[in-house]
Amino acid sequence: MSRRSGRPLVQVEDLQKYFWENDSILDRLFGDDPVPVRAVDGVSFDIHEGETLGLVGESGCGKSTTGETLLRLQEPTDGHVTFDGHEVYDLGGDELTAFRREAQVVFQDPFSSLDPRMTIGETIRQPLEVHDIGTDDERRERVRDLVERVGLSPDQLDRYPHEFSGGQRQRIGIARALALEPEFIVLDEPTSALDVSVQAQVLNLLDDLQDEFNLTYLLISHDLSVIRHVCDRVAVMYLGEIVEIGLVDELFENPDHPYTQALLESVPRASTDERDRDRETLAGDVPSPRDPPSGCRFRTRCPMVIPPEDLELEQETYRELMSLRERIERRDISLESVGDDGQFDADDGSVPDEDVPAFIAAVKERLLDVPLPPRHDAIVEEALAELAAENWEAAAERLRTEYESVCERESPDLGEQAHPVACHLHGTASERTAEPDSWT
Ligand SMILES: Nc1ncnc2c1ncn2[C@@H]1O[C@H](COP(=O)(O)OP(=O)(O)OP(=O)(O)O)[C@@H](O)[C@H]1O
Repeated sequence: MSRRSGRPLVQVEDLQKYFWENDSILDRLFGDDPVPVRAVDGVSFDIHEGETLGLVGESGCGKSTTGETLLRLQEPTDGHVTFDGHEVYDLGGDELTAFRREAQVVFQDPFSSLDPRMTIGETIRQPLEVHDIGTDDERRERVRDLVERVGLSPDQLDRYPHEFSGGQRQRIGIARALALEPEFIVLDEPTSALDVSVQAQVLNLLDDLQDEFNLTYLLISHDLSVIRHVCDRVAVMYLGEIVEIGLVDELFENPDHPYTQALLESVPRASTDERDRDRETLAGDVPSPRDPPSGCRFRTRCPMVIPPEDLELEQETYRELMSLRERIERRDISLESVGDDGQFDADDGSVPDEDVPAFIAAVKERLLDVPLPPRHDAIVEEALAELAAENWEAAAERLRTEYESVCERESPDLGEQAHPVACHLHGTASERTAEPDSWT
């Protein structure tokens, strides 16, 4: 159900949040420059009054940091957030207090987010006290209303969190978030710590409360079924960036970005055959946000990475060549373990001349599943000959010269069309014509 009004309540523009960590002993010894963790690296989106925007992506891609930074629970590195037309990072005094009332958060873990020493009555009443709202009687009345509204009994107000189940605790967390009558709530994985049977009940409660109180939600989740069930629109995040935004049905039916497609295909499946296919769809780990790949950040895992023109290679073959090159660039091949045990173990670390052909054959056997056309086979053999001599950079350079992709040279923009997608397969942002009624 779409509940969007025309009014953007929250506008996020080029938001950046870096964490600076340079505390290892080695860093200090060598005086290395600090390398930031680029948790959120220039994200822009709007959240419209009354809607639920989903924020989805693998663990570590920056979802929680986005939510916390836009609520100003973390200070941003750069960028802007406006709430109801006011610049959130400029707020002070009464305006900041008002923002803290109007924008709330519900965290994932109802076990650690409630103070074990406070009764649930005290927990829900606390925000009213902090903001000095109402008389004692009014607060008591409001707490009773809230606890009933989330499906618990006022008889339970004197109990402590450990006396409740996970689902009940999350209801208490929701009641506390509602105490100050907010307009906007960030729901950070609100059901992922709960049993599946309880998840739907909590999601339905959130849905009912949204209608009743005209709430606007940012729902953070790695669970696509939760997103599909609850959201009006969804933003897909990868390694600190948003790669696609769209209406939920459109995005689930017609995902444009290869990452979104891979995420949708990697939803757990029942049969073993299909599980094997899933693993291939989203292979490899998310690269480090300290050193994200150049160009499109998904290109190191993208099954559709774009070959140079006129290369005349199958997509799958090109992907394999790119993966081989990336492993060489990361020095992620153990030369000794390429062949049979100890086969290429040489005193100086490089492979003896007489073993180079066998070494090349063994690397190809191990790392390339598809046969290469002769011209490409020759290029790969030249690169692997450099590798046998431990010339890692020369090996990588040989492959780079032949196989460099636009995906690594240029960073794709999200664009401003109705269903924005940051992928070179869909042209540059300016090539994609802006359509009216944009909801970005
Ligand atoms: N306080 C911090 N200091 C240093 N790095 C941090 C800090 N908080 C988060 N990070 C890093 O920032 C990146 C994004 O983390 P974040 O928790 O926002 O991701 P996420 O998508 O919400 O993942 P998850 O679902 O696992 O929480 C990760 O690499 C994380 O390790």
